[in-house]
Amino acid sequence: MEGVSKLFRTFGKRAKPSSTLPEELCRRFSLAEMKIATNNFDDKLLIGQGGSAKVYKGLLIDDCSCTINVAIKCVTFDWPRTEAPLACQLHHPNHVPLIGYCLDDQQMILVYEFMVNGNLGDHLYGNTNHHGPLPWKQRLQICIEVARALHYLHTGLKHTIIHRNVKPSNILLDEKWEAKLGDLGLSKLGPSSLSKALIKIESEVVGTYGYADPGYVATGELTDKSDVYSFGVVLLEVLCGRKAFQRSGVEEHQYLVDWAQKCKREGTINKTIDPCLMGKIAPECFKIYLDIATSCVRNEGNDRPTIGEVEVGLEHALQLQQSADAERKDGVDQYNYTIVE
Ligand SMILES: Nc1ncnc2c1ncn2[C@@H]1O[C@H](COP(=O)(O)OP(=O)(O)OP(=O)(O)O)[C@@H](O)[C@H]1O
Repeated sequence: MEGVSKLFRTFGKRAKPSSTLPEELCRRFSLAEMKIATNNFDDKLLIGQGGSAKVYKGLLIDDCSCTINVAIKCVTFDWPRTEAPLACQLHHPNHVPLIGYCLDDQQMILVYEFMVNGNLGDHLYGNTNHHGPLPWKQRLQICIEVARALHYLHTGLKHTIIHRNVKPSNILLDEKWEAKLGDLGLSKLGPSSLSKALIKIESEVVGTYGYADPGYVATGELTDKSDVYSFGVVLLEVLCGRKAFQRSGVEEHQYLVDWAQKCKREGTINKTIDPCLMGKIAPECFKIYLDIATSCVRNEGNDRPTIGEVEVGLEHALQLQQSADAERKDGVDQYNYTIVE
């Protein structure tokens, strides 16, 4: 389970649970059903615990009397109740489908489809015993799918949604290893997505250390480019196999973004590649991917690409990798490259 370090969060007043939840859009469960599904919230079924919720693996019986695995997310009482109303309106293959919810005096619970292959962070940092390291093309495909999920949030709905918590533990993988973006708990509804006006929302600063857009942290001004920044950090993690933020000494903190930018400046960026990917990335693919990742984490939001541009760039990077692999001579299974900066 990933240690969560939120920046800081502003809690609303301890409100009575609202009844404006979408019963017509997804199923409402009783607390008794949730208790049965989780064996009375048995700790043995706990998958993980974030800053706002405990997530259990649960079992439900569907309409055809078949059992289905679900992820049951028990949200802290004080937490803003925006996740269910937003999640039930999403219809996109790269978002974790919400099955239903349970609203009780004591508890707000969300029921999601269970993602059998866990989260991206577990696979990048070897927290799972079941699989070896993710191959490069699979990592690229996952990134493309996450970019599509974000593109949908930013432009595919009536109103722009800014996710605000893009990070590997919120990128889940289904049985076909398809990526699904989860956890809309911190998401913020923006202006109409058709509006040409600049998306800028004054907002209390929330997010996770190492992923939050520095401009947003400094000013509280949230834009779609804040998600682009966080996604850029994820792209660097995928390439380097290193966490966004780590303590290197008692007082010393190291941010992946600073380190990657320094290595890029010094021309040593090829040394940052995850050791298990060495020689596997075609140079032309590497160049494009690195350009995308570093442009996403530029300091100024205006200098960052839109998520749509990122999506197209990543698709291009994957095509270049596939062509290079197809042209590679038999028997040669490593790319040799010196990176020219
Ligand atoms: N639908 C799901 N299927 C499988 N695992 C899930 C599902 N939803 C969440 N999880 C896992 O449950 C754990 C806790 O998730 P949660 O979103 O509450 O916290 P987090 O992402 O670790 O931190 P944060 O509170 O900052 O988002 C994570 O490991 C996450 O990958």
